[in-house]
Amino acid sequence: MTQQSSHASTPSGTTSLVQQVGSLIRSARLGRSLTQAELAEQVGTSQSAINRIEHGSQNIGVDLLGRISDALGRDLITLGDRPRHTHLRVHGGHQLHGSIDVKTSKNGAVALLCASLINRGTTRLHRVARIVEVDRIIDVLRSLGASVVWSEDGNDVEIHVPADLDLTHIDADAGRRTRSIIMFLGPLLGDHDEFRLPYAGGCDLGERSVQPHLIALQHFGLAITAEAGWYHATVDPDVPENVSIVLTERGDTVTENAIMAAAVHEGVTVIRNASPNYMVQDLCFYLELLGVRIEGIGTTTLRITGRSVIDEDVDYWPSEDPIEGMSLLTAGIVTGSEITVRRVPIEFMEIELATLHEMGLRYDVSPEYEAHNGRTRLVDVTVHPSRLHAPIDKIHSMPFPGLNIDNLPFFTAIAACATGHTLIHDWVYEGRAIHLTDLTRLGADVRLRDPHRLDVTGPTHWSGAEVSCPPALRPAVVILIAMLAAKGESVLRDVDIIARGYEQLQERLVSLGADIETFHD
Ligand SMILES: CC(=O)N[C@H]1[C@@H](OP(=O)(O)OP(=O)(O)OC[C@H]2O[C@@H](n3ccc(=O)[nH]c3=O)[C@H](O)[C@@H]2O)O[C@H](CO)[C@@H](O)[C@@H]1O
Ligand SMILES: C=C(OP(=O)(O)O)C(=O)O
Repeated sequence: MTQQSSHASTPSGTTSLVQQVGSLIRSARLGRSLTQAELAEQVGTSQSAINRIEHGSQNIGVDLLGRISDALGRDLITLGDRPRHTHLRVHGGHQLHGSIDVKTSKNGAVALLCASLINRGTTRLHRVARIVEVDRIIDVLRSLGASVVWSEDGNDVEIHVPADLDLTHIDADAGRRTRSIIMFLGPLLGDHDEFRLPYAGGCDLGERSVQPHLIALQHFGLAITAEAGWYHATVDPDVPENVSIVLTERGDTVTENAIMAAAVHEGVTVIRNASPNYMVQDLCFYLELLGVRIEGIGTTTLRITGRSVIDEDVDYWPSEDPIEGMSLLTAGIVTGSEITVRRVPIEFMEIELATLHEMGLRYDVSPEYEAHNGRTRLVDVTVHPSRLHAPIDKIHSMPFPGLNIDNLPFFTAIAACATGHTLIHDWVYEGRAIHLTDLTRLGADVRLRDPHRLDVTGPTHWSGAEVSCPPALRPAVVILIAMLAAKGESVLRDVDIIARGYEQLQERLVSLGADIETFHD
């Protein structure tokens, strides 16, 4: 961020630069679990100055901003076009130990933040993951005029959406960096005849169509033209009371978009071939609190009775992330460790665990308990050091209730630890499997048969190496986890992408005994 002089509040009431810098500092500080007093001490100022800066009521000099950046290990300021690069140094080849809690999910959080747009009352989301993807959606919400405020402890976020959203100043830069921006379509079409959204972005995973979204939302009068990086949307308000949609793809975000459009449609919408996946369920539980009636949650047919005006003050606890659960379990498995991963949403991990069982993994599962949302079933999973062997059949993903596509990449590292040959089939993404061939740099025998299939032969004698972080979230984390198994020193370069979907992953792996250190150029 480049420094300019600025005032704490702008005439339009939107967030000023000083406030934005303040909230950036605050989230980075909370992300590092520092108190204001501790940060103040490190940078040589007073706690009250940090407090004023974080609340946007004090201008901040470039020197102090630089010191705060260093103390927080975050690039709050970059000069010219030379951003500071962050890398990880890993000393691997030893076991992990202890227990770790799974945090709430990226994919649930982004859907819920988008859905909060339909509520004129106050939405409070508790224990939201502090990740870059969430920040991006919050930036977009704020640019529309919504008030989005983190609680003092940095865990909860309170959203209040004004009656008149200003869509003309949408933060296109933040929007283009996330695919989830597409989920603004469903909430916005209830209230607006015409608007534009920046093209959806995200990880480098190959082609990802938005066509299913446009087809599904046509039922609610939406028509889209795409031009020069923007979707131009017009909405025909003449929508029949009863809407019936058959999705051509059982995608997660397309289902969520259709659900959100249905939630603000006064009438009954039936959605067939809906995804019943974890983030969709999270969204439905929240919408129920808003008074939207949803029958069939957890199945592929949803019947939704919407409300054109929603004005409720609600508290919702997003559920735990099965993908983070799989990531942490993988760290234990590939290092041959005994660790306990707590708060695993078992409904969304059953096939993964059954597959691991088939590969010889020994693990224990605790009795089930309820998540804070009162709906999701959680368990604690303890993995034990095991002699793994390749499964007889290929490992592939399927829409829920199949093995989750975002969990599939972790099986590449696990298969590399297993004796024998495993075929990993990612039919979903054109470009994700290729990133996993970087595991060969650490000694694994991983070959790309075609863009969708990997042949993995194990066991691997992992050895440390330097690898550039792939531009895709899950493969990046798979490489990092494999480095924990690799004897000697490894370096993973340019790791910013990991913070898109994981909160303090390095620090949390260190709490399990991993030897990982962050450094900058
Ligand atoms: C914010 C969010 O929630 N992101 C998740 C969501 O993205 P999202 O729902 O946006 O996923 P996409 O719609 O891009 O689907 C992923 C790919 O699968 C293909 N496809 C999907 C369903 C289907 O029945 N047939 C089919 O071919 C799509 O064409 C696309 O190429 O779902 C993906 C697939 O579970 C996950 O990887 C993402 O983490
Ligand atoms: C592909 C992913 O997410 P997104 O849809 O946000 O790109 C992911 O979480 O691995």
